Amino acid sequence: MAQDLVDGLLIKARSHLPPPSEPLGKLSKRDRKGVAVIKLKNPPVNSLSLEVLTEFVISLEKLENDKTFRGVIVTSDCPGIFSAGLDLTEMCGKSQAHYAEFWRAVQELWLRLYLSNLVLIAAINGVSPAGGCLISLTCDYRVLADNPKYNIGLNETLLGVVAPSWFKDTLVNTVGHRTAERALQLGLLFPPAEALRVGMVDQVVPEDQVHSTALSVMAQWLAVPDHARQLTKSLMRKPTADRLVKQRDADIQYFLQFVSRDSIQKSLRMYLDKLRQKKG
Ligand SMILES: CCC/C=C/C(=O)SCCNC(=O)CCNC(=O)[C@H](O)C(C)(C)COP(=O)([O-])OP(=O)([O-])OC[C@H]1O[C@@H](n2cnc3c(N)ncnc32)[C@H](O)[C@@H]1OP(=O)([O-])[O-]
Repeated sequence: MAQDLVDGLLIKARSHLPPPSEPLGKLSKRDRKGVAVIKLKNPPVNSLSLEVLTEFVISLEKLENDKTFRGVIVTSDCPGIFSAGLDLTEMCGKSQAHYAEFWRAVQELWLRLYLSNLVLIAAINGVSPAGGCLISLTCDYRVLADNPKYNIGLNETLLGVVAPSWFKDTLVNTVGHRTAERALQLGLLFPPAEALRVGMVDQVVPEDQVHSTALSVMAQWLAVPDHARQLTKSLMRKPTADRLVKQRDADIQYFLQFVSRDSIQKSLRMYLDKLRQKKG
């Protein structure tokens, strides 16, 4: 699975242009230059396992260091699913050392994405709960496919767990305090029209236009001089990221204590069982 997580540097240096089958809209080649596409590919549901998180960080790092890339479109290769969020099996019945390693990887991906110098556009082509939603919230702009099944939100409370403070901060910075408070407490998953209304996404478009719209939006963001845009992004985001950076170890300890509780393990197991039974 994970060796194919990212569609190529693009990433295999094959091409950083979208596949020829995808509509390119009105974009010129120049508009598309320097844009990579990261396609999450961890079937069946693009859950964010330790391996996926690690691959994602490595891919981002490569793109950040390759000065030919200025922007990345983050999307999914799994039909109908952007990402099911953190891999619940990584948080169930494992050792303390494993939980610590997993949580550090979650932190690392968030920090990399949230502070990336690249323009990140989320082309959300499927359902996007919890950690899946978080990934899209770290992007600079979100385009969601108009399909009533494609809910998006931080639904952690419905699993009996709590979105950590930096998940909460990311949502507050996107939709504002009141909307975030209600959405987090109720674990709301918003269908596209609602997600647009509350500002969880920036645009909702027909499913076959998600990629071309993301490319058009990218062209607009890339028209701004990099240094000015990057410093402005940092001005907006660094105070939030610094709060985690200053207490990463404490945040891991808190997660360890939390996830090791019998009651939390029980909730996670019940939730996983419910997902499995749904199929039967
Ligand atoms: C505490 C810190 C904060 C937490 C943050 C998080 O992100 S918490 C995460 C919060 N995330 C959520 O609440 C989302 C939970 N997932 C869903 O709601 C649905 O799976 C779906 C709507 C994404 C796709 O529906 P669909 O009908 O297309 O697919 P399906 O439902 O039939 O599943 C297929 C297989 O995938 C399995 N599996 C699924 N998700 C996960 C996962 N996260 N992990 C691992 N495995 C997962 C599922 O068990 C099944 O396995 P089986 O039986 O083949 O061994």
